[in-house]
Amino acid sequence: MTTYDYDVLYIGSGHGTFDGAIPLGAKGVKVGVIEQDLIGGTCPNRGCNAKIVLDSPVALQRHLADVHGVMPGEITIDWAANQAHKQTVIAGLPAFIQGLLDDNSVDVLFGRGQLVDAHTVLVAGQPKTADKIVIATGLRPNRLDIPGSAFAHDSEDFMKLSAMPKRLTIIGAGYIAMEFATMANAAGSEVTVLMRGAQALRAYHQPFVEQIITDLSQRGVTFIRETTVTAIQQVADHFVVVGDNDLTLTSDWVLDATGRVPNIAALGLDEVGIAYTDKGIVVNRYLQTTVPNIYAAGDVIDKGQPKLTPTAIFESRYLMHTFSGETVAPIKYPVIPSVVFTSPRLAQAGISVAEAKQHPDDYTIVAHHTPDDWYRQVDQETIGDNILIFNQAHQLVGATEVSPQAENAINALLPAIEFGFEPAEIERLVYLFPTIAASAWGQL
Ligand SMILES: Cc1cc2nc3c(=O)[nH]c(=O)nc-3n(C[C@H](O)[C@H](O)[C@H](O)COP(=O)(O)OP(=O)(O)OC[C@H]3O[C@@H](n4cnc5c(N)ncnc54)[C@H](O)[C@@H]3O)c2cc1C
Ligand SMILES: NC(=O)c1ccc[n+]([C@@H]2O[C@H](COP(=O)([O-])OP(=O)(O)OC[C@H]3O[C@@H](n4cnc5c(N)ncnc54)[C@H](O)[C@@H]3O)[C@@H](O)[C@H]2O)c1
Repeated sequence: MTTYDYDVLYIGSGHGTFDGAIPLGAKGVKVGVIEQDLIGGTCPNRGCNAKIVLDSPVALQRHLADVHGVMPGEITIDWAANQAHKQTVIAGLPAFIQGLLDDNSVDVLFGRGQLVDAHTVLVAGQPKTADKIVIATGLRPNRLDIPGSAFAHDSEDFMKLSAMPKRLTIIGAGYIAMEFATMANAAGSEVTVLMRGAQALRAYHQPFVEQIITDLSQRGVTFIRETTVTAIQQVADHFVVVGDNDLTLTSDWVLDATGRVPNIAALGLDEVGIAYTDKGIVVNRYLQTTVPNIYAAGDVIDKGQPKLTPTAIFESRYLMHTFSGETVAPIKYPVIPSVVFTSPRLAQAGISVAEAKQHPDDYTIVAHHTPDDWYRQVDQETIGDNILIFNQAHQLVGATEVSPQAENAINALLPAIEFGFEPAEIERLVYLFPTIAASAWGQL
């Protein structure tokens, strides 16, 4: 019988890996994790955790503005202090996650991993063998292929800024563009968002997206639609962003927020025979690649589900159950919610409004203007709308909301969507009162 160094060897140490690798190690499976950078990957170090700390005073500033009559006085954000606080919150996360791996007998191997054959990965010049290999190498920022693209920065650079640039240009209109425009505007930057198309955040209900754009515009952000950036030039101590329709925009800092692409270059995929597309690695319903003992998890997969941390965690834990023999079933994704951390937030879960409108016989669409609810008046919410989608049996199948508390309202509704609660079951679930969960549930 062939003996390998590991039963399971992961390439990458993000949520696509560690949420499953830690319990797998605890079950006595021999596990190795290869990482070329910080343990924990994007989310703790360069994504969600770092971002939400920086956003905290931004959301609070907006909240205080809403209750201005009650708490008068202008609130400004000290970005250097915000930045320093972010570092104190996230700096210990790699060591914390490594501690969990160590405690569960998972070996951490530092270096770049490269597949040599179906059972061998080269790391720091050393071949390491495994019965099963999991590719969980995530995404990296896209860089525009235009003259001067090297003058632009990515989201990681933005989250390290200790002072906000006076004039900030953001190229793109997705998650990163909208969240970072919100933060930079609140911290005093003059922000311009350059949109290639007519729509931002295309996966979301467009009337709600437009409410966010209108609100940001009223607060001083400039949105320029249907503009293609053709070059970035350095002129003295600033930059000029050049585009079609005679665009010449002077800027102190340029953020390229045009998406993220799979981290698969020079990984040995072609050599080993693993199929992939420009969206990531191709997998079957068991998360197996075209080489059956090599699996993939997290953002690096070409998939229909949103490329988010909850998806990566679910996949990682699914593989843990597979590798430990606890299941032989294909992956069955739950309802995966998503949220854009603008102020107000935009969140959604389940069937979209567009899909419901295409099947009017199957679904009932119910809209609420949330500031009409007394509970939302507590915080003097001004922007707030949601749409709930019910099937014929009056089970909730989808929900979307734009409001300062949209993420918590959608979170509260998730059990009804995921488990298809009947009206009698909805009645049995009672939330603490008065809370946002009770307010959201009361709409069902
Ligand atoms: C700015 C930003 C904000 C975000 N905010 C949110 C949010 O609010 N909510 C949310 O749900 N999601 C958010 N995300 C997305 C979230 O971070 C990802 O979905 C999640 O990190 C995916 O985990 P993963 O393990 O698949 O990949 P990653 O976390 O990217 O981990 C991949 C790891 O693989 C390593 N690696 C790559 N190639 C190799 C190699 N050849 N050898 C060794 N190691 C390698 C990398 O160094 C990295 O550590 C955000 C992302 C960004 C960029
Ligand atoms: N709140 C969250 O959950 C959150 C926050 C930030 C990032 N993320 C994740 O990070 C990833 C990346 O986010 P993102 O905002 O970079 O990507 P995105 O895909 O959300 O947005 C990319 C934007 O760039 C535009 N674009 C693409 N190519 C372009 C080009 N050549 N010229 C001009 N514009 C172009 C697109 O039209 C789109 O507006 C996503 O997977 C997202 O799930 C999630």
